[in-house]
Amino acid sequence: MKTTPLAINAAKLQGHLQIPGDKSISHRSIMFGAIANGTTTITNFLTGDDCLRTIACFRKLGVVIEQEGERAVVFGKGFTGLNEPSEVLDVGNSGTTIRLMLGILAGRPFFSTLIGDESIGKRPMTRVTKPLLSLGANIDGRSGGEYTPIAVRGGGLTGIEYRLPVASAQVKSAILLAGLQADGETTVIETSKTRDHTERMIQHFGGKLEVDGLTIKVQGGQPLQGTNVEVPGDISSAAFFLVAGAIVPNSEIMLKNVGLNPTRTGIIDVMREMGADLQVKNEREQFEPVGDVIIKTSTLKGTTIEGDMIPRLIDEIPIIALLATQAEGVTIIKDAEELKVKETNRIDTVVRELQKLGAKIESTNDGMIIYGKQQLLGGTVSSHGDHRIGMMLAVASLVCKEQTNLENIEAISVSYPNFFNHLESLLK
Ligand SMILES: O=C(O)C1=C[C@@H](OP(=O)(O)O)[C@@H](O)[C@H](O)C1
Ligand SMILES: C=C(OP(=O)(O)O)C(=O)O
Repeated sequence: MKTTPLAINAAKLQGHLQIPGDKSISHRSIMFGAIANGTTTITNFLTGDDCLRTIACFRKLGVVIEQEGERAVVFGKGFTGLNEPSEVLDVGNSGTTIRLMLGILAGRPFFSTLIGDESIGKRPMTRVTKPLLSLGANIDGRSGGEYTPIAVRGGGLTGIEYRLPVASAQVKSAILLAGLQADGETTVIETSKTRDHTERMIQHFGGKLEVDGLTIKVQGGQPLQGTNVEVPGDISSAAFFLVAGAIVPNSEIMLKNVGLNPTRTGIIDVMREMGADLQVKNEREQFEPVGDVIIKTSTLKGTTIEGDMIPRLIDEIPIIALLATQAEGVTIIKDAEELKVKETNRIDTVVRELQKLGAKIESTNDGMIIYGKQQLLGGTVSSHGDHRIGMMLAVASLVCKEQTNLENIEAISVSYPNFFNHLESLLK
């Protein structure tokens, strides 16, 4: 297996970064642009592989999309403008693409099939296909609809009331996207508040919805109107540099244009709780709340992360685990079983790869326990094809005593194609 040597023992990180567009919002801006009537212009679009897959899938459904770098223009013709694809829709590595598209395709009266890569082939889909079947769609897939390939013949939907069995924005979004095409009202009740980008998008595109605590109601048959979307920077990408700045000595980094939607800012709350020297400046609205975040080298202490906090930082847990190795005392992460069904089983891969670097960390049924503060040594580690594990290990190497080599570095392009350029620009 080919490995790539990573930077070691960084003396300091200094400078500023313009954080690339949010992945969740980039996907949704293409999808809503496609199902709305009229033109949608998107700026600061994320050019990671996952979002490019979403564009490719909608082009196969007949939607005209122009994309050049971070600007994309979608020429939507409403839900009825989507056509039966003559080819299979391949979502690559992207869980968000397949789960949200299933919600859209569930309402379309034509046949479509969806596949993805090896990792997608192991991720559970009945959490989405089951409620879509109760709305009235015909959907089937391998192992009783649990895995790809999945085939859909949609149309003829009627609204339902559905209590989510897991805290998942992807499941919530799939049901709302199907609900927009159903007869009558669709109600989704969440277990914990998850990212609300879909709810905000529906309203931004001129649709109506009611949110009351954990209950969301949407009426079917509403027309959506194309609009402009300026995508905020992705806090999940910024997270790698927030942690790098906190753990590398003599560091000060300004991360500009970071999305600060409260359903996503768990990492900021947890880092502050752990004692991080973190400031938020220049808060403003740019489609969603955004601001600039300044992080300096910090003296950190362990904490417990659990319950409703988990969905607010679910994708940041790998990098928070690294942060905890550099904090005094014990950090406990609980209620995070969902990590087992991401691009990899992120409980296992985080624990195994950080152990290879010399960390004291153990897995539990629903999370992990990390003992700090630990000098990391270095070694040969792997992303296991998981972008967030790859970036976490690249940040870990900055505080390792010896050389670290990373297998399968390519995975990082899924969500942060410029990651290494950005890192190099801070290494002075
Ligand atoms: O809706 C979204 O854009 C996402 C929701 C989360 O997944 P789940 O809904 O499976 O928790 C998250 O992990 C993923 O990176 C993006
Ligand atoms: C889980 C992730 O994405 P997805 O579910 O879209 O593959 C992620 O980006 O960490």
